[in-house]
Amino acid sequence: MNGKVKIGLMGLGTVGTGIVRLVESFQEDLYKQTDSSIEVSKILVQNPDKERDVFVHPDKITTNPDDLIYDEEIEVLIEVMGGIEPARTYILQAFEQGKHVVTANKDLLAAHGDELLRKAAEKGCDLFYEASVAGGVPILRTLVQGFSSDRITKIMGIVNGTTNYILTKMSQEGLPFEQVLQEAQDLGYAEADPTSDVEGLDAARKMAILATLGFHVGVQWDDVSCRGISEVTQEDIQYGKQLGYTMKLIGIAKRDDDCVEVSVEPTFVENSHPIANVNDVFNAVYVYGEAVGETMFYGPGAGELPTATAVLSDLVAVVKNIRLGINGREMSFPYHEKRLKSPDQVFAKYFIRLIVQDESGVLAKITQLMAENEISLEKVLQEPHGKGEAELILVTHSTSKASIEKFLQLVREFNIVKELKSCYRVEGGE
Ligand SMILES: NC(=O)C1=CN([C@@H]2O[C@H](COP(=O)(O)OP(=O)(O)OC[C@H]3O[C@@H](n4cnc5c(N)ncnc54)[C@H](OP(=O)(O)O)[C@@H]3O)[C@@H](O)[C@H]2O)C=CC1
Ligand SMILES: N[C@@H](CC=O)C(=O)O
Repeated sequence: MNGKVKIGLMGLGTVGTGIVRLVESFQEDLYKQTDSSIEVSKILVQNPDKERDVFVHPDKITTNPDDLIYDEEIEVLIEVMGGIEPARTYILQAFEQGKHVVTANKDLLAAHGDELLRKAAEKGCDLFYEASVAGGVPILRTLVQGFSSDRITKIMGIVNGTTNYILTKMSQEGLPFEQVLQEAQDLGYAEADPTSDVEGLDAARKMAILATLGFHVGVQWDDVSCRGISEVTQEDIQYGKQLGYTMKLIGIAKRDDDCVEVSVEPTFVENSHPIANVNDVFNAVYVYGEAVGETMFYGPGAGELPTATAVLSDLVAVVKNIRLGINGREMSFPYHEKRLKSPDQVFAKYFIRLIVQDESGVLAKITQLMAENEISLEKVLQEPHGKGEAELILVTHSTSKASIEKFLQLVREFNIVKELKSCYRVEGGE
């Protein structure tokens, strides 16, 4: 190495732009930390004629990936294009050429992480992906290094900035879903297809990565039980507020007796839990370790500079490894067998909202049905709904997912119940 490291940057959108800006403005600090001057020497884009938010010399821009992958002077490839293909192929080709890779691509890591990590290790290359989870919050290195001396049993997080932004604005300002989604897109928080944010897929991929690193179990994104926020209504949010809850899209990964559960779903969080106060684009990851107890990590979960700084922290690690000649040794592979919990092993409290006939004895009949399914009631709220009907909000004690699913099926068929409006998990009070 000659004190200069050349970077090939794949993608010049929100995150790529931030990387170019930070490499330029933090050049001196990067040099002092790595003993190397870092230069973004080529940039791959789709549309070379697009107007860019940052100045880059036109000679650096290319639409041909081979200009980066087969450039012998480029030692590190940063992939911030997104999507599975062609990103996967380009990264595998880069490893074949002995290049180290930094990526922010959780879709790719959650689907093909094992394949890519094994190829990197085989070729003696680094593959780091700190920015793929929780944007600017340095949670992955914290899990792998900071918790290496502990056994993690629970990870709970708000890991999608777009949906947290949407739910915060809906909840605090009463704004409609579509308007706030558009704002999140304009701010560069949302994915190219915001369905993956809104339907929880982006968070599911991040939870798969967190569970894999935290529990040393190879969790795939389709092992994650996933539900998004598109059905959450203003009424649900307001009823939750009356009961002391805040609506959040929560990812939960838990390990009990060597079985794991991983889920993402809209969840009512008790206002007393610190995660209830994580608002706007901010993310937070709560980690419970058997030895350390409760910890929480908080910061911006998306956006240009927060995400770029996470990418650059990986770049610094790669360049330090190049100087020490130890690339390809830091990767962590799962060493526990994957055993997923069945629905009768997954326990939580639930908020259930029903429209019922407003007549005497209704609540008793419903609680009887709950008891028959081993569910007990913690809280109840009843409001008139007009036309001889009432709105009934039930909050259960901790119960199994299997019992709740059975109860919801029976309650839909119960003649005193007009409509099952919603059902959400409740967290944070235990
Ligand atoms: N935005 C955020 O806050 C965060 C994003 N991420 C992840 O970072 C990655 C990038 O996200 P973001 O910057 O928002 O994405 P953008 O859509 O803003 O940018 C994507 C960039 O990649 C280029 N590109 C896309 N496909 C190709 C292709 N096939 N060949 C060449 N160039 C291509 C585009 O080119 P062109 O400009 O010419 O269209 C564009 O410059 C994604 O994996 C995302 O999930 C992670 C954390 C936060
Ligand atoms: N779309 C994602 C971007 C960061 O990963 C989000 O909103 O969190």
